[in-house]
Amino acid sequence: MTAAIEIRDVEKVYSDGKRALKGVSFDVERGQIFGLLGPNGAGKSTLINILAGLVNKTAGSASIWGFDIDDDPRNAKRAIGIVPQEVLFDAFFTPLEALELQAGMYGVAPKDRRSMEILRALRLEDKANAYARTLSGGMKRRLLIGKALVHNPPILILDEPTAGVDIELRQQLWEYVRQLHAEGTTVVLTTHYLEEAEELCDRIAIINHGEVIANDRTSTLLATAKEKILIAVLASDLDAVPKGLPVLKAELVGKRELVLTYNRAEIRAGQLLSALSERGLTVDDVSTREADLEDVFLNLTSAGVVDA
Ligand SMILES: Nc1ncnc2c1ncn2[C@@H]1O[C@H](COP(=O)(O)OP(=O)(O)OP(=O)(O)O)[C@@H](O)[C@H]1O
Repeated sequence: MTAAIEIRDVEKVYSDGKRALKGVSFDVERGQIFGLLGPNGAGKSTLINILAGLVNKTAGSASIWGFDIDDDPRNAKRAIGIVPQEVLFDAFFTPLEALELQAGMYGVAPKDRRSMEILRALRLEDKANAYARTLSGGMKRRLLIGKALVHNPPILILDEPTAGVDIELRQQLWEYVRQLHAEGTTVVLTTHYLEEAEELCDRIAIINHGEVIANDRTSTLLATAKEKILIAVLASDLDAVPKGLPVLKAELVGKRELVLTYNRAEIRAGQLLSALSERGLTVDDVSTREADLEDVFLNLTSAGVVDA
């Protein structure tokens, strides 16, 4: 079985000479929730717009659900639903009309349309006949997802699905993405929120300056982080961070909390506690934290691994 999306050596040079993609290759397997991460301007939107048929690539190839985007653009397009970043609607259509129109644009026969079913799944059935301009920001975002689903695509691509969205709505959108995934939809999302990627994605590709600099299972990426953090609450006040601890970084929070970042390949938490005790410090409480995706991301994108 072919991958859901195959991207091979894709390059994009814009007309002003900007090289936005410099030979990008990766696969998204069927049934995954795949995260496409990268700093601003890394090339994520360019790549998604190429898949959507909105931007022409300069070189390379891509296929969606086995359909080459150049040889069979019609079928390739029908295999994806794209939820754009911006919330743009015609304010005079109701959600039901908006979905019906979109279905018409995809050539979905009236008997095969499931607009009300989609509105129900997105908890918008009460608003089916309200003007779009009367919807809240969160409802508009959900309607955008609905519009991407009218032709029942096997792949859903969400471009920054929760940018500028409050925590409650973010949780609701995540829940819905999980539900779609559980029902068999392959999901690709771009995000700035590393927490979002860590929470949702099985696999993550990181793009920086138009190149893929990491592409791995989320758990594997997290395991590459060398750093670990130990937080020690001391029994008495300190005025300054003790000198000479075998750590990468030491911070004093207030007078009693020492936050120590260390290389877990070189030292263990027990050795750090001994080092504190040797300096006459009594530890009342201790906890450790694994590095998170943010640490991995910063290491990869800022440590000169790749530059412009
Ligand atoms: N139409 C265009 N003409 C020229 N350069 C462009 C055009 N669109 C994007 N770029 C440039 O290409 C690079 C990649 O942009 P792109 O929008 O793909 O990045 P991104 O990773 O999606 O960023 P963001 O997260 O900010 O949307 C940037 O340097 C951008 O300025």
